[in-house]
Amino acid sequence: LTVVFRRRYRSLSYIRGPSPPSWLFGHDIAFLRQQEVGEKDFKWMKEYGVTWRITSHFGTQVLMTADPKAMQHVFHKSGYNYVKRRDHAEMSRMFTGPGIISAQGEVHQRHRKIMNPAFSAPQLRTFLTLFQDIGIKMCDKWKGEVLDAPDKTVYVNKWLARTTLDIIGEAAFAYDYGALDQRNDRLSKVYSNIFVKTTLHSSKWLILWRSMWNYFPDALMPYIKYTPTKEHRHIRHATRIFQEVVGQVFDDLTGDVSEKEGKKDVMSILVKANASEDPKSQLSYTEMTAQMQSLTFAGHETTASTLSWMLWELAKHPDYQAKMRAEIRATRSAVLARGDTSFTIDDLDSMTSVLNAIKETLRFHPIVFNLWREAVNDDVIPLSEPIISATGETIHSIPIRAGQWLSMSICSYNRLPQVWGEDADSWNPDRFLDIDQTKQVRVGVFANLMTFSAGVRGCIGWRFSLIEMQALAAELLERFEFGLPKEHYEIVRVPAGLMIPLVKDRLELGSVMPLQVSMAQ
Ligand code: HEM
Repeated sequence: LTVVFRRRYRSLSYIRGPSPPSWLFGHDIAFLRQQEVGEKDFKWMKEYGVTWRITSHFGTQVLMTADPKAMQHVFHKSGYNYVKRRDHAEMSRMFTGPGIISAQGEVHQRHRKIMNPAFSAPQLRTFLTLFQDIGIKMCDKWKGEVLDAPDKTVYVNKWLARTTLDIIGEAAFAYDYGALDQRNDRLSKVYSNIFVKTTLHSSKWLILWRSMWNYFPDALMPYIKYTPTKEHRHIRHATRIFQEVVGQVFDDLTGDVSEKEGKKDVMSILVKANASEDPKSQLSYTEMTAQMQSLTFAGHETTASTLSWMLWELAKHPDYQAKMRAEIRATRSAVLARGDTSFTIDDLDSMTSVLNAIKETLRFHPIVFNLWREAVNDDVIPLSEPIISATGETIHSIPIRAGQWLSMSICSYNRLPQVWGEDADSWNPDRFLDIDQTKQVRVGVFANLMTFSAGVRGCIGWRFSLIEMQALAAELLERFEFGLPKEHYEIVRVPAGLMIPLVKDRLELGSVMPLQVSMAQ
């Protein structure tokens, strides 16, 4: 009944869109199993305009859009009116526990209020030295490998994931995961292929089962994690290892709150912020440990993947790579000339070609490529790009009923020629030299991109990640040159929860980004 009511009450039939291949699965299978991220979105956008209708399981209609004003409305202007779809929030809960990523509405607001102070700009600037030290440690490891075997093929994403795991461990809880030293490597191992093992190529029945969580009563939800599939077994295994590894760390952290004075890691600040809250709003022990899991989960593979996509692009664009290296070396000379050894934040910000390569990679390869939302209350969504209805009328805004599902196509917004220029389908960092962002509809938290999402649920770690990427890129490109390996690997951008790199027809390698790495001249 819920399903029939959901369909009838919220008909979007007047909006054009592709016909679903089946009533039972709608476009869910086609969408989740597309060969490459964006394959469906870009095709549909070309056919129907910037906003269109798709169908989910049981014939449920979904509004899909890449429209800048619609993005701005849903993410920036509507507070908590558009919440995460329940099955998506529940998947997050399985990976990260009852922390900030899975919380909804007022509970989320409570989490965010306590976590925000730890992510302020001045606080994050203090992590720069840590990012640089761990980045240099990774470079030293590579040097050992590359000196012995020039033009060595390196799975750069694996190394970057170890580096960012060590960084998040130290920055978030002053804890050494030992990932770069491949010591106590259980956690980095369990995380290393987690998206391949839990989300990639799920059977259509598992996809349908997960969709059905949207209709289950609350009382059943704690049990869905026991779903007897290899995917869910792996999630349970990863969670168990995580809890073993960090349980003790958290108990140490929560000792005497006065001891937290002067401590700069995220959790110490959080513990202090929590202790000073009204007891009714405080986060519980389980919620606090879930924040550790959330930060580890959201805060390492994301940054590592983005850097891997950037190095891949630089391997294909050697001239741009050389331009970045020259800029980094010129800045290093200036740093040494003034008597310093390391880059400051201002030095990093002054390296425009490095910054633009990061922006362009976030635009072109958004690892979170799509966000699903459900409307809490009736609303009207404005459009900046009007669309033509199924009966030929021009539509400037779309009425939304409570319970309506939306699929916000981040990857399509990031490719709109109206926003990014006619060459939006190519990787060209120099576009950021010319773009007049005052003429764009303001969305996102950084560079008018939707890659970190926006508004009350925008990425809390975007600034952390940006400084981390700037610092690591500078250390890496100063020392190493990146090229495509001699052996041909066809890299595909596969949707597996996050967008991950796979070598076509070589699934046995897991998620890898093979690049030829040599010492830079
Ligand atoms: C390139 C790197 C990153 C990208 C592209 C990225 C992207 C995103 C996106 C799109 C969301 C919203 C997800 C949703 O609404 O379902 C998000 C949320 C989040 N991110 Fe990031 N992220 C990155 C790095 C980081 C880092 C380094 C941290 C931690 C240090 C972090 C912590 C979080 C947390 C805790 C949330 C949940 C926020 C909330 O719901 O209030 N992220 N991120």
